[in-house]
Amino acid sequence: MEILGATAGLLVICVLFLLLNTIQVIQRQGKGKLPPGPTPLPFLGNFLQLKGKEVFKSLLELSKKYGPVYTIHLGMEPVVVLCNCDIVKEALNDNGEEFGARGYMPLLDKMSHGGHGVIASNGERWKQLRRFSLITLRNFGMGKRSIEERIQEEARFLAKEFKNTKGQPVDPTFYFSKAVSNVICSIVFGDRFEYEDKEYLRLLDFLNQTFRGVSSVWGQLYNIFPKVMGKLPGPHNTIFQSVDVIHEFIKKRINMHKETLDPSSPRDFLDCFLIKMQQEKDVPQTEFHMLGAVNTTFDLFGAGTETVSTTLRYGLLILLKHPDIEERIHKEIDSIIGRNRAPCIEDRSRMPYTDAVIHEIQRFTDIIPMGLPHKLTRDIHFQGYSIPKGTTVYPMLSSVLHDPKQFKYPYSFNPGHFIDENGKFRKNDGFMPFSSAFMLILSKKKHHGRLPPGPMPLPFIGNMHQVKINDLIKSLVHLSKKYGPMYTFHLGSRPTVVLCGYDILKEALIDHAEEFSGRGEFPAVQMYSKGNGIVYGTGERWRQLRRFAITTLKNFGMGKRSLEERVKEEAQYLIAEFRKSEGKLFDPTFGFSSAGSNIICSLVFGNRFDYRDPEFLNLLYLINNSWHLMSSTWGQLLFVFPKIMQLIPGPHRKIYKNYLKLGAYVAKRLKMNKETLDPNNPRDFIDCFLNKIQQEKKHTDSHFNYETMLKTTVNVFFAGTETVGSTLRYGFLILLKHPEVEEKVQGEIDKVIGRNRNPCMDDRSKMVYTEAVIYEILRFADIVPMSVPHTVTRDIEFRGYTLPKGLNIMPLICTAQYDATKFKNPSSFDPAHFLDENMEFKKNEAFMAFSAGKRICLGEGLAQMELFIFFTTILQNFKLKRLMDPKSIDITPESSGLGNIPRPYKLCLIPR
Ligand code: HEM
Repeated sequence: MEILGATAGLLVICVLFLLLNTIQVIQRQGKGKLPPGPTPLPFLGNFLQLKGKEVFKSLLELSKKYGPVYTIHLGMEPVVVLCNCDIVKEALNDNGEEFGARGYMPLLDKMSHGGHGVIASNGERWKQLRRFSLITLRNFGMGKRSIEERIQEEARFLAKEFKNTKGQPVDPTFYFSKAVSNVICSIVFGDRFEYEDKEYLRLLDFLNQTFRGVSSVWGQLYNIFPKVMGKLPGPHNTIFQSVDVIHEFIKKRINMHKETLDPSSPRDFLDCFLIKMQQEKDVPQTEFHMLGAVNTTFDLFGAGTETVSTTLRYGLLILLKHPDIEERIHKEIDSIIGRNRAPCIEDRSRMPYTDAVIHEIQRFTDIIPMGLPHKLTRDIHFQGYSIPKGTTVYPMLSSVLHDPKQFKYPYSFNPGHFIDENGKFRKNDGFMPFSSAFMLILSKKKHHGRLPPGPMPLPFIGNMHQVKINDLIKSLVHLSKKYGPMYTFHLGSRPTVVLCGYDILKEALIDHAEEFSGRGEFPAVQMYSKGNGIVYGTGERWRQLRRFAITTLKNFGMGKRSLEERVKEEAQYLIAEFRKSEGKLFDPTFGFSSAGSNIICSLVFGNRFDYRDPEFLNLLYLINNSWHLMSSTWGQLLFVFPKIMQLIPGPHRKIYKNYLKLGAYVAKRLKMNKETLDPNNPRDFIDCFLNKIQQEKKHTDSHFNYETMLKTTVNVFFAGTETVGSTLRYGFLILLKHPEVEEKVQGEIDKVIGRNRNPCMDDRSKMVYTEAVIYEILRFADIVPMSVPHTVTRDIEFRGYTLPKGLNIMPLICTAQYDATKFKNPSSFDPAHFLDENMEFKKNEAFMAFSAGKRICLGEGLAQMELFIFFTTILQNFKLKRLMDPKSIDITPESSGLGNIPRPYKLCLIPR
């Protein structure tokens, strides 16, 4: 009776327990409309449907019945499984923000002491550690010894180690992990280990055990039933013991680093972490503490070792099975690298077959088939379901890598998946291998960095209510009085970091030239260029085009007719044109821009134009009109709200139309050049570009093609026309207001050049005052006051903030040019700003009319030459007649946007 009673009691408890579990499962499901899936059992969930050793295969199998998005219960936990390329991409790429967090995985949680380190963490902790790790790794890679060098060195050690086996059969497992791990060790700990080092071998053994343990049935069981398994003995416990040993090793290393740390000269990742710990020691919620250091180092060490070495091991096994593939790789190595030098990463683009095999190995081996769990950061409607915040999501990388829509033979090893019909390497959208598991976490999640403070933005309009749209620059400068030299300003919804004042501009554009060299958003021109020219090119394309343009323009300047000759000749045409005014008032706008433009035309198209040529005048009008519109209120509105403004009628739409017309003209010239090209005798910039396209035809990474030729030519034509024309126009308006300056320049001309010969560049060094006047005109007129927007090319720590790659930067170069700490009286026109006490020419570092750093104006040298020769030639030949009191002349700009536009005026020139 007693036994019966006890059994009945136990039964009741069990039924109650199961009931409770069932209620919990139902409650969890009720939170949203989760995708369907197999019916879970109380407590066990869908455990019985999963084959212990190959959980991922069971999950793929289930997707055949339940579709590419379904719910499975791991124990009582509902988990959404994503099972093909399109769905995984839609989740991780298109909805990266929502699907971005790390899901709960009991093993990972315990191994990371409750979510420390990069892999297991979330929220602010994850952000801080991820950003720090990325930046530090990248900096070490770019430092004295690049990551490539470290890998090459390690590859040499590995090859030597294999040679020592003298052709005897060996298990390559530890050979690979020793080499791969050493690359990480050299970055993280500052040195590599000898392959015989006992401590190192023990460490790798523990790492291998950890990795195997995580992938074993026991590891899976722990993930599904952590509470129960945590109390049971079994092999899963060795995972934690192995992790403890590795953690101890890392702690020891950290302590050794502490003892020898020199904060001014960090040697490796750990040193940088220690410095950061020191810097943040008083920050209450910092993630930079011992636990963070140990776990982050463990993540890099573990993830960086096992993933790559397993892929290598698997790769060799595949080659053993496919001797034909090995043979083709050998042939490619012999023809591209040969046997006398070490392979380098540049060889890769010339070895499409090997590159394809390596990609195919990664695809086929599929070493982290289930990915790592993600977690929803907010409720989301996805594929017709509403999945609540906090749900764990498994992006099944295996289903992506074996998606038949992406790969013709998903379950065969076939390098053809990555080769096109011409034998070139072909990217494949379904390629999301081991990097997706680790790197995806590191790279796909968008983050907005830790930006400097700034005015509070409103939805949609951002900070536009805090500025005058018709005087954007002044408003931005004004805001810096409150928020300091660097602050965040929202152009609509786009955060933009504004830089104000010489010091910070120098620190960004010059000291961090590489990082700040990206091109930011500038919709007016971007719409036309689409990233194809120099002005709007980025990365390798921009580098190739800029290098080519600089060299070609220089070569033309050094060829049969030097640049100087071209400028001097043009100056005479200009004088002849101005003489036609016979001392009467006339508008010099088109005269100045014709002269500036003709220099560019002679370089780019091989000829100059007559000043009355209607086609030429129409081109000048298109450029001048666009420049004015970009600097108008309409232009500013387009700058701030590009998407909306493109739909709204208004004068700003003419900018794009003007560009199309300019482009059509340039296209006509390209065609003419092509038809008459003699490759041995290039006549101009376009001929050189055509030759270059031909020469680089076989290079897959070349950026020389028709589109880039068209856009680059338009860029140079536009940038070289209006800028010089505007500066001349502004300059003569300033001279009208300052007769004393005109007089002194003419005195210097008479003394150095006289009246009987034409000015030349040799005169410049002897004409200190004139030189100072031209610099001061460039400074005061400040014709491109906010430069052209930049972006940062990679995440960067800057003045205590983290600026994420791609962030828009507005370098207000006007604030350097008007910086009161650098110029005595910045708001006045005063050539003394460029003269020292001995009346010698004095450079000023805050002069940034042409901007600074890697994006500095490409035409600065040419522009300086044009300005000197045009100014001196005009003032040698004419005197300015003033028909009004100079004091009443207003030399403030009529409008400020992309350009500072001088007020319209007429000139009266009297021959001297
Ligand atoms: C007074 C005359 C000129 C001034 C004040 C001026 C100013 C500037 C400024 C401020 C920039 C933006 C730099 C940046 O992004 O930070 C720029 C870019 C540029 N300028 Fe000039 N410029 C002048 C003349 C010229 C001339 C004559 C040419 C013709 C060769 C030219 C070609 C370019 C090009 C191609 C760029 C884009 C460079 C790039 O993105 O890498 N400029 N200029």
